[in-house]
Amino acid sequence: MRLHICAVGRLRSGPEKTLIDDYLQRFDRTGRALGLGPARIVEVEDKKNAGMGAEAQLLRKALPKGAVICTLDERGRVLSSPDFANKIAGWRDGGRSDLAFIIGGADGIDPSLRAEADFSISFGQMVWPHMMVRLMLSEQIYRAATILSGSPYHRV
Ligand SMILES: C[S@@+](CC[C@H](N)C(=O)[O-])C[C@H]1O[C@@H](n2cnc3c(N)ncnc32)[C@H](O)[C@@H]1O
Repeated sequence: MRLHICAVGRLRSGPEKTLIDDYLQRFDRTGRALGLGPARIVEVEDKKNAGMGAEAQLLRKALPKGAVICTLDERGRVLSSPDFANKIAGWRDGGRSDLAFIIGGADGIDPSLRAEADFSISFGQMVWPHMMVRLMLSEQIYRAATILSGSPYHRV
């Protein structure tokens, strides 16, 4: 199952980008034997600054057909890392070939797109900057692969 992190805005070089690339590379290596990956970042940019509705349209166009849609949203479900890993494994075992995570822009994700999602994950009630959410999600995706492969990276 391929993973797509679909985000509003461009993340240029910098420490967050270096870490994200590193976690996603590690995920690709660990996930291969598990039928997971590769993971890629898809960035959309609303150059006319027309708001959430326009961003939602760009995000919809970026989604692979038939993908599981999982939004990142502070109003979503808070999961443990093993629960997140099992959620991913469940979608894979259900025969889904693409999983798309959606991260919104400064105003969040348009309610119409939120309503189309299969699932919504929260990283807590605080609002995080979108680049931090990308970074935390990339790490959790890698952690999920290590949990599913039984590697000792995840310890509680
Ligand atoms: C700066 S936030 C926008 C917050 C916006 N006010 C809202 O109501 O959604 C940018 C994006 O980061 C993600 N995000 C921010 N905080 C989050 C959290 N606690 N859990 C999950 N995703 C979060 C969401 O995808 C959000 O659309």
